[in-house]
Amino acid sequence: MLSTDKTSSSLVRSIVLGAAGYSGAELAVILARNPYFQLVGAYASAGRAAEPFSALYPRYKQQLDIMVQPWTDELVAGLTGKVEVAFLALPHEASEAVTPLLLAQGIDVVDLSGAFRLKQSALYPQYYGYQHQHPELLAEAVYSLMEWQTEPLPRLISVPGCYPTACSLALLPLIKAGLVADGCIPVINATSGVSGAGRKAALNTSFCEVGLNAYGFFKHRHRPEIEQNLGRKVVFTPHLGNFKRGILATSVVTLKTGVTPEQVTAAFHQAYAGKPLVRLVSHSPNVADVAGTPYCDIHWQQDGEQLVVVSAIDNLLKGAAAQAMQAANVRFGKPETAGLFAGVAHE
Ligand SMILES: NC(=O)C1=CN([C@@H]2O[C@H](COP(=O)(O)OP(=O)(O)OC[C@H]3O[C@@H](n4cnc5c(N)ncnc54)[C@H](OP(=O)(O)O)[C@@H]3O)[C@@H](O)[C@H]2O)C=CC1
Ligand SMILES: CC(=O)N[C@@H](CCC(=O)OP(=O)(O)O)C(=O)O
Repeated sequence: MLSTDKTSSSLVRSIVLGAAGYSGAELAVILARNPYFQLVGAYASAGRAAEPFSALYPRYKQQLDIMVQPWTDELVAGLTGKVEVAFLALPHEASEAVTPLLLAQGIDVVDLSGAFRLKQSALYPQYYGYQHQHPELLAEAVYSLMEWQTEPLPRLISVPGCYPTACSLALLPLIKAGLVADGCIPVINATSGVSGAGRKAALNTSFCEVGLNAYGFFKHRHRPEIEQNLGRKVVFTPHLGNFKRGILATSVVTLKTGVTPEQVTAAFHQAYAGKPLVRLVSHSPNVADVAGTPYCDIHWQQDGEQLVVVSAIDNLLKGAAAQAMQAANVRFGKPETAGLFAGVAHE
């Protein structure tokens, strides 16, 4: 059931910035569904007139009619004491700019952008095209790949990128178990649906233009993020496919000599025992099976020292909004998967 009109005083009062966009809209729906959180505000850019969420996403008519308001930084002061957490589904630089303002007012931040994902500020000009203005916050932020998260979550949570989520979940069990050959550079090819590019109109992501193509060779901003997660160099090549939602990542590694299929199986099962959002599947994963769900499906095939791992997620859910909710649930001591099942903002 969706509601912004919940009354218990123990609810975590939340706002979404970027609620008109694809990942922010998913979050608004998830928060309205989450019995432990209350969506008290939804915002889009300053240039947009206020309008109901259900005018932007008509499937939510009579279900989620919260007004999406234009955001200006002057609003922050009025939120003090009324909002505990802000979810930011904004362009990277916009997230980076508003985060210190929110933190200063005692509002926690769960950021879906890449603004706080990399630990080295020096990588931002090269991979994001701008100089980071708040490098001190990079040390403060905790990167919330939740299945591998061990430290307590602080006031600033940086939600992993969509491609890095898919391939890091696929490869970390093998790397952490010490099964990958020294010197192996994993090769990762991953295809995203068009919603990965956001809701704004652009020629190269308009429906009639998209077929299937690779892009971002060697220089995509997710490359250093994946390398940070895995602790090794990778060759990462993203692709854009003509479907709406989902990412399929195919990751190829060379195993150490003598690694058996039983060791590989044990590594995956040990890594994801008790992790409700990772499904180890015996079939080749399909984006159609995870679209609209918070799951990551993982499958692998071994031929001697060669291992291919295929993983599939919904880029807007496990790759963005659902992972953000998962992290916030844990941060605020709520059940990890609260709010994550049933219904999406845009199919
Ligand atoms: N799409 C995806 O698969 C994923 C996206 N992300 C990240 O989430 C963030 C949002 O992505 P996505 O949902 O795709 O983007 P969209 O383009 O669909 O939405 C962006 C939202 O941000 C708002 N906005 C833009 N600039 C500002 C600003 N300066 N101040 C306030 N609001 C602003 C827009 O408002 P308006 O509508 O008025 O323009 C819109 O509501 C990005 O950082 C992206 O990297 C993370 C993982 C996956
Ligand atoms: C298809 C497409 O364009 N995908 C985006 C990645 C999705 C996204 O918004 O990136 P984050 O996960 O870092 O937030 C891209 O390649 O830039």
